[in-house]
Amino acid sequence: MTGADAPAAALRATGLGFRYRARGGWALRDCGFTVPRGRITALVGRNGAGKSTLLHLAGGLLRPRTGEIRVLDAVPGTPEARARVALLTQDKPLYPRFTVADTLLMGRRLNTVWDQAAAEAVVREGRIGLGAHVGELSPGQRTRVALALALGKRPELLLLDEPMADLDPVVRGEIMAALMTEAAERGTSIVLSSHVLPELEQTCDWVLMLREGRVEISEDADTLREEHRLLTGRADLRGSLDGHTVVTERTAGRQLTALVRARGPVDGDWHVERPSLEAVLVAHLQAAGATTAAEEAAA
Ligand SMILES: Nc1ncnc2c1ncn2[C@@H]1O[C@H](COP(=O)(O)OP(=O)(O)OP(=O)(O)O)[C@@H](O)[C@H]1O
Repeated sequence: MTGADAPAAALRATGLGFRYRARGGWALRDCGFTVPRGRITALVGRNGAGKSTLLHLAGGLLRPRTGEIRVLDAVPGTPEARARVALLTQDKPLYPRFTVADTLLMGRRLNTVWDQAAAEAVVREGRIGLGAHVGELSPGQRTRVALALALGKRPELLLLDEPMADLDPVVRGEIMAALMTEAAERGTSIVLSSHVLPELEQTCDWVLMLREGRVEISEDADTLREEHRLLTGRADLRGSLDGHTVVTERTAGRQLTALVRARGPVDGDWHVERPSLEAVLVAHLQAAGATTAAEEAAA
């Protein structure tokens, strides 16, 4: 399907590559994926996998070296994309001398669409006064103000680069709930990079996993859950796993435990469990690390 027939995508990339210096290594390499609209996407990957780079490309702060990326079918950084997409980066650039009210006024002036009530609600829920100076806020409070700026835009696509890193657990829960409400009520597409997998399990319905700058997984979260099995059985049953994808396996004495992506029914006398999404993601992240170590040893 192409053109008008294509289902609307929140994020789409083909042959996307980026490196920070002309002769440096590739932070992203030959990435192709489609994230449908209306999803809450977990963007996961080990440190240095390329998550921030991808979000910066999607937000129009960087330009691809190869291939292309589209946000809501628009070129990142163009006026059309800027009006419809909000990006919250880790450094959250805010003016420390501005009050919170000044900051929201700036949001109102810079954006063609602006919902003051929505922005103020995010700030108020954090018990932050509109007269407080941004420079005097804690990092977590500043995150909330930055999120208020992003949500005040009423974006159709919200890109969040590890937004929760400096928030306490109660506030993390509140912010996640606010994001879920935003997505449910307005159909906002959200792409959220994070290392906190249990949080993602409860909120995300699409998974985009990067591994050393390449796309490892771009899939529906329920499909991932349903197709993986945690198998425990005798080690000599290992041969029955041929034809399935063994993501991780561990042998202790005569017992084998394997997390498998099953292609159809698995033969053999296995004890079978359905793993959580978190367990599936951890296994894939572990597998990525194990392969890297093996490749380094072979080099
Ligand atoms: N400003 C930069 N200059 C040069 N290289 C960079 C720069 N920022 C990132 N990189 C490199 O690009 C690669 C991808 O980094 P990126 O920050 O996108 O990964 P990440 O998945 O967000 O990592 P983390 O989970 O640690 O935040 C890494 O190899 C990193 O060293």
